[in-house]
Amino acid sequence: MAKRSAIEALDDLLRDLMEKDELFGGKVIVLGGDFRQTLPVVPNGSKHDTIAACLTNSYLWQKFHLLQLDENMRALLDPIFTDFLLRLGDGNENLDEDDVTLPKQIVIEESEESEGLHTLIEYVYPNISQHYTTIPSSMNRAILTTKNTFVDQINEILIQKFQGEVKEYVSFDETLDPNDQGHYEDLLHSLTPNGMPPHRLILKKNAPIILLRNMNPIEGLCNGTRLFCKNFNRNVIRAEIAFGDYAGKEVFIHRIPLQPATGEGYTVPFKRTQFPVKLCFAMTINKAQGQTLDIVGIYLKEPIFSHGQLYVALSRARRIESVKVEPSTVEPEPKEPAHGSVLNFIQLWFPKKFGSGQFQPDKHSLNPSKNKPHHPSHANFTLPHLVNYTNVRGVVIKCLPIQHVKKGSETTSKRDVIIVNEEKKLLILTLWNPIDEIEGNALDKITNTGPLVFAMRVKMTTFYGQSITTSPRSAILINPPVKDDLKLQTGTQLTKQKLKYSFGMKHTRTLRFCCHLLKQRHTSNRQGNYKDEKYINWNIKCPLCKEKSEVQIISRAIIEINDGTGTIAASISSPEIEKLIPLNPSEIKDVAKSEKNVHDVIASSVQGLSVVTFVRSYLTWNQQQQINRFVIVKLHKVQEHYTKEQQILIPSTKSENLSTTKPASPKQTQKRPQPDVGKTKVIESSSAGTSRPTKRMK
Ligand SMILES: Nc1ncnc2c1ncn2[C@@H]1O[C@H](COP(=O)(O)OP(=O)(O)OP(=O)(O)O)[C@@H](O)[C@H]1O
Repeated sequence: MAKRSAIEALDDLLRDLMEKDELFGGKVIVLGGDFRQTLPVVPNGSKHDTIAACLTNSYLWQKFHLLQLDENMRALLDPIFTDFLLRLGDGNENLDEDDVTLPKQIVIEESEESEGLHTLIEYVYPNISQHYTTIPSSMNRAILTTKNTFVDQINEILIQKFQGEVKEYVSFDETLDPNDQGHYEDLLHSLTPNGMPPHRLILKKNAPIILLRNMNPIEGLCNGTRLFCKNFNRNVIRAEIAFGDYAGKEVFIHRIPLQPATGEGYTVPFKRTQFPVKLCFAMTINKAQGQTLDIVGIYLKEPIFSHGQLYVALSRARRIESVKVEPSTVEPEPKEPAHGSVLNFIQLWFPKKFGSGQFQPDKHSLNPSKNKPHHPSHANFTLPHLVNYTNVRGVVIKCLPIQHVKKGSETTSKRDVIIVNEEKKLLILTLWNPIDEIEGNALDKITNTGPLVFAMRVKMTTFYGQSITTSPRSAILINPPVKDDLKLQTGTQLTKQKLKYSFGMKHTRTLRFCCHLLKQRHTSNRQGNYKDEKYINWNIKCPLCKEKSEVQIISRAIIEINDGTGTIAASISSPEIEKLIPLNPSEIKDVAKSEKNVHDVIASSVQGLSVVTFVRSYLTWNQQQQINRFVIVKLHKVQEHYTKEQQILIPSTKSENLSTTKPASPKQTQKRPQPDVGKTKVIESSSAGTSRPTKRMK
């Protein structure tokens, strides 16, 4: 599905070209789409990023005239299959929690993993080693799977089985910076970024290939066109378009320079000169979107991982007899703890035309009166299982010993590693078992060399400032051979002297100072329920070297969020809180010192605001009882829905005007529950890990 930004860019372009400030410059544009299918791909994006990239969230969406196509032409001859697909796409098919129960007839019976794949291959390409050398047009079939890795594995098996002489084309890979060529050439050969052909392209006559770039759309050569190889020359491949309007047409394909898409995460920029094709006995489900197949094999070595994948895969077929699924044998990852009903839904409101409701509009949602949103906000949703995964690079400066900790009734182990990231900030990276032992021990042994770590898919938390923790999905790369990281490493030769300046500390004696500072921050937080800011000691002292430092402060508050189905209290810290309240932590501190009451200002600025929040729940212990708490990790203010007299009064000159701030209007006070800002006086001390400039030691 196209990203909203692409359609918005088209709108801008047409307005400019037509010199008319009308929608699409006054041109009629017809868009087709199915929200049951996979959504736009946002590399490394969260669920929220994906939803935000959808056209339904564009300012253009309200201006479209919507028509609904309700007949499945592809599967017209199999109405039972059509109904099944609709139920599946709408999320109504035999849902056992998040699992879908598939009809028995399409599932390959339980077997060993390799046998299952073999059965699937036999179903889609029966007797491949004997057939298909002369009758390629009968091959409108494919194995669909979730990831490119599995696609490559299956293609490799099938090309070996396929009859004929092997033709190998080797690519020419070059770094964009010619000076790096010698260092990285071998590494580049081993990479096959998404949407790129492999370094070694192995083909056989009549083997099916797919085009990876738009070469000549007018002649039918588009990204996704499937072809059969006919003849191989040194610099050109003769091929025949396999399906569609141009089926049977002979074309010539030559080598072109290709670069990985931006956002692919390759830190050594390079280009590959190769034929823009790859084998397509198997392809990813996302690539298959838009294709119609006579025989479909679906290989789910791992469960599908994004909205619409199963629906897209199954709906490539014309009838149920033409599909077989090799189901996943991998146990799904443990789910996040339940968050309660208040967070347990995603709500997207399709403004005006659709009303609110489930993710994809159905027939009923066309009647707006039936589907009034719970909320007055135009896009008010919360994401239940959102975890803030991120990748972090840094240089290790200290590995602390392994600690054994109790998690509920079980004991596990963890190890804190202190790293310096690219912004020269100290971060605690907590490695949980088994990473603490395997990668942790490896790091511990080489700490004095300042090793680089690339912590992938780790969770960022805002407790105690900024810290990072591994999850079962995480991976830790030690000294990865990539260019930027080497730069980072040499740039951060962490002598004690340099470190001292990196963190704005004048008299750091040992690295231990930093560690203790971090511990101090923890301590401050634990003692953090200050009743009165006046008594906060704004200086902290290193227990080792006795140096004093003025702390950097972070605001932290508990606010109540009501999404129409319930209310939760969640904590929020800097910098997110500063999107809500008109005072930064220093200003709060100044006001607190001057004995003015800041709470009215804070209360009037947060109450009744419509926000989109990302709330993470965590389990903690309180008086020997395990309790569930919530923390706001990301917050966006959305359009406020107040009448003029209800609007928030924010003093123009912040601290001076505080006492003149009007209290909330009586109407507001009556109707909206007062948020729990009475507990907002936690002002936490910290010296690292936040975005504000660190105050230097006196
Ligand atoms: N009016 C029609 N009459 C007969 N067959 C049709 C008609 N419209 C489409 N088809 C057939 O249905 C199949 C799917 O069509 P098409 O690829 O245009 O749909 P689509 O909406 O793009 O599907 P998807 O998004 O699921 O890939 C094709 O095989 C096409 O030939």
